[in-house]
This record gives sequence, structure tokens and C-alpha cells, in this order.
Amino acid sequence: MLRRYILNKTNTFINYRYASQSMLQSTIDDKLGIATLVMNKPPVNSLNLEFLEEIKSQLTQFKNDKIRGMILTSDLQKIFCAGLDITEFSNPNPERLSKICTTFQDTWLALYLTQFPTVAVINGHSPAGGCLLAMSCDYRVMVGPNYTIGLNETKLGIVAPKWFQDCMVAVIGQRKAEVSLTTGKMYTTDQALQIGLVDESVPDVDNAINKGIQFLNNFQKISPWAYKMTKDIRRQPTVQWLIDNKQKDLDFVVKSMMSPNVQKSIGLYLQSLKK
Ligand SMILES: CCCCCCCCCCCC/C=C/CC(=O)SCCNC(=O)CCNC(=O)[C@H](O)C(C)(C)COP(=O)(O)OP(=O)(O)OC[C@H]1O[C@@H](n2cnc3c(N)ncnc32)[C@H](O)[C@@H]1OP(=O)(O)O
Repeated sequence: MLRRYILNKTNTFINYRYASQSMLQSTIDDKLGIATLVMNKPPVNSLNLEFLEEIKSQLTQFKNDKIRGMILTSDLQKIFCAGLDITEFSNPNPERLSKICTTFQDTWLALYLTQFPTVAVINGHSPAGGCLLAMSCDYRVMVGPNYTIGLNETKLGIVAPKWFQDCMVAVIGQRKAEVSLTTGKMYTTDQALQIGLVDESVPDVDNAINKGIQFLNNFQKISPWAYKMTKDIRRQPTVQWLIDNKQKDLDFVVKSMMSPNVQKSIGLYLQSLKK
């Protein structure tokens, strides 16, 4: 639905390529060199192992396609992405849990370090891992006023890994990130704009896509090499810790997820969602 809208609305996607895996749709406008990656995993685009693998593989494909920019958005009503699939946290199989963790680490690295500029068009709620996806893009346009975004992990009784936290610090700064993270605060669109968690707020998705394309057009006269080098220098401190500590990070997540206290919190949180 959203893909069709993008094609009609911009009227620029004359020569486009379209690929659809079940949970992800991608469109490339060959003229503009802009790809659109649309998440479509009802009901809430929760990130399980298979979905993460699809996202990672599509990002690799875009690298080979040598696109000039990418818009990440959702085809679901009211939800950008609900974060990691919480059902995977409940009584997890340690092997699968490790695989999810590693795949999530790799997907994040791929998204955070893309060689092309990226825009998150946040057209719905975006808690936790959904917020991380958005923060990993170069620019965020959020539809308002009724949606929320933030890293709410403490509300689930879990801890956002260091790289989630560092990513937030890079976007909104140390002090605001510390308060946001410890309180697990979810921000409305207007509040998110006020603290700099998103760059623009617009009333509808049509405007959001247009703003995203406008942002990407800024790079028409920027050397891709200069862009990528600059981004790498800026983002290197955030990624280096994860590159150096992947196993330690994995061990921490698996160990804490398996603890009875965390399992109790996850169980209660899941019950509250069902209600
Ligand atoms: C197992 C892997 C872990 C290891 C990975 C390692 C990676 C690094 C380490 C990570 C450590 C911990 C980090 C975690 C980050 C996360 O992302 S945790 C996920 C946090 N997400 C949330 O808290 C979102 C909770 N959901 C909501 O707030 C709301 O559902 C919503 C605002 C998104 C949507 O609201 P609404 O439109 O009213 O829909 P609902 O009726 O609430 O939901 C519909 C349906 O979806 C189910 N659901 C919602 N969210 C999730 C989710 N994240 N995962 C799985 N399922 C979800 C919800 O229960 C409903 O189900 P039913 O229809 O009742 O069956």
C-alpha cells in the first residue's frame, strides 16, 4: 500500500525495481537512486530472527545495488516497529537467543554504517529496538502527534545494551539519554522533536516521505566517499566497542535473559500487553 503511494506521490519513480520478501518490500528508483525499505510484518513489525535476517540481507543487497540513499518505513497502520519480538525473550532457547543477538548486532552494524544516507520515516509507534532502528538512520522524520518513540527497556525489567545506549547518546546527548534510558521514557512526536530524538515532525505520511526525499537530495552534490568517511569518523567510537566486545555483549544478554528475575519481569510485561 505504502509502496504504491510512494510511487504515485513522488511521480519520479519511473524506472523502479521492486522486490518483495514476505515481511519486507523494497523499491529502487533507478533515476534518483533512492531505495525504499518498507517493513510489513503484522501486527507490529516485531523483530524476530527471521525478520532481522531479511533486513540484514536487504541492506547487503542495497550495498551491491550502489543506491544513493534509503528510506526506512512501515506499511502497518500506527506502528513503525515494536522492537525485538518479546515472545522470543520468554523461556528462550539459549542457542536461538544467541543467534538472534548476533544477528541483531550485525544488522545494526550494517544499518549504522551504510555507505549511503538513510532516513527513517517513523509513521507509527517506535519503542525499544524500533527506536534503535530509527536512531541508526542519518535523519528521522516522525508523523505526529499521536505516536511514541523511546528506549523503554527498563520498563520491561531489562537493560538496553551499551550500543543501544551509545546510539542514543550520539543523537540526544549524555544527560537527556541518561534520563531517557533509566526511566524508560517513551516520547510523543512533539516531545521527541523537542529533545532532538527526531529531526522533523509532520502531520501525515505523505509529508514525511517528501521530507525524507528532500533530505536525501542534499547529497546529490556531496561526494559519496566524503560522505562515508565523515560518517565513519563520527560513528566509529560507537561501533568500535561492539566490534571489540561482540562475544562479551552476547554473553551478557544471554546470561541476563536466562535469569529468573528477568524472566519474571518479561512474563508480567507480556501479560500486560495481552490485556
Ligand atoms: C530474544 C532475543 C533477545 C536477544 C536479542 C539480543 C539483542 C541485543 C540485546 C537486547 C537486549 C534487550 C533489548 C531489547 C530491545 C527490545 O526491542 S525489547 C521490545 C520492547 N518492545 C515493547 O515494549 C513494545 C511493546 N508493545 C507495545 O507497546 C504496543 O504493542 C505497541 C505500542 C507497539 C502497539 O500497540 P497496539 O497497536 O495497541 O497493539 P497491541 O494490541 O498492544 O499489540 C498487538 C499484538 O502484538 C503483540 N506485541 C506487541 N509488541 C510486541 C513485541 N515487541 N514483541 C512481540 N509481540 C508484540 C501484542 O502482545 C499483541 O498480541 P496479541 O494480539 O494480544 O496476541
